[in-house]
Amino acid sequence: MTDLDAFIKGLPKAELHLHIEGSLEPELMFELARRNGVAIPYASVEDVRAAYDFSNLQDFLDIYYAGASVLVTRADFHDLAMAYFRRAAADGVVHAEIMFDPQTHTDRGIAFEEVIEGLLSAAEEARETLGMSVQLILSFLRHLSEEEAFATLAMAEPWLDRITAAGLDSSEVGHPPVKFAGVFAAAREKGLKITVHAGEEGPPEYVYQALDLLEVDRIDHGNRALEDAALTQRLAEMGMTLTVCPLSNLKLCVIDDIASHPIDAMLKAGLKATLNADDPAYFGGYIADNYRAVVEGRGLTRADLATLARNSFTGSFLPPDAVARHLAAIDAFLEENA
Ligand SMILES: Nc1ncnc2[nH]cnc12
Ligand SMILES: [Zn+2]
Repeated sequence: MTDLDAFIKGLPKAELHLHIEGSLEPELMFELARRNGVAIPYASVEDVRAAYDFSNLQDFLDIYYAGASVLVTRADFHDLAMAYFRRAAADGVVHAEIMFDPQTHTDRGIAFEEVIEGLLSAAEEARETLGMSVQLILSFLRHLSEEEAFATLAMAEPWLDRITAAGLDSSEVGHPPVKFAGVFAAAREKGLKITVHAGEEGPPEYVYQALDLLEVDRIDHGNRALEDAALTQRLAEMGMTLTVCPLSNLKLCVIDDIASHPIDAMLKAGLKATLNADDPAYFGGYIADNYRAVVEGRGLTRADLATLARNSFTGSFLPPDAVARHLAAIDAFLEENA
């Protein structure tokens, strides 16, 4: 391992933008397909990887939803999540806030209970065996209706004390935050935090809507906010956390190459950016790969990486005492590695 790798992996960090369905590695996809007798349109693991050549978000989403069809039982969701937790722990993740898309499963006849119980039991195992804390973000699919999002929130009702936040993902353009103003107001009433994808492919206007109409606690991606100086300044002044995903941006052609990623522009503008993997099985890297990519592509320093790791805790939904504990662990790590 290089010095830089050891530094990145040793730096305590939280992952705030991770779709658990997007952590389904091809090997596990094949194993679950066999276990459940589900047909998949690939002959081999290499065949699957070759299909992961996307030119935009929708290209990816079509393959991502098809891949999720191998997830059937609560054991499948447990195994999927444990594989991610182990991999994330190896990258120095000590706290993970993972998104899941219930509608991807309930719309093909899988009970909500199977999904959530599998994820909750894995979260418990991660706590016990890896010392990692985990929170769940229930994400609504924005290409579906607000009525369907309300039905999903109703399904989740018995588990709301074990769900931290509500999220919004899937096809962004044409499905602005305003479409979901009612369901996010209801989610907030029920005590959930709110984090939505905005400004990944969608315009700055969608980020304004996320702030003004959904009153979000966090923005997922937010890249296109940089096109609007007043918006950038507002996000910086309010200390809004952005969950930025460099390798995702590259694979989905939000940027042309990693050397043109705006992560340093974000930090320079005073934005509270964090680094995350988004859908690591599809985008060719976990969180440490994203940290390394911005060092290699944009020349970020170790001090910048420490800032990004600090932001991951101050931008998390953890209580203040836990945040303070993690920040102290970063300080101790930096002291040991000065
Ligand atoms: N990057 C992304 N953007 C929107 N929806 C998603 N679902 C999974 N990954 C996503
Ligand atoms: Zn995402």
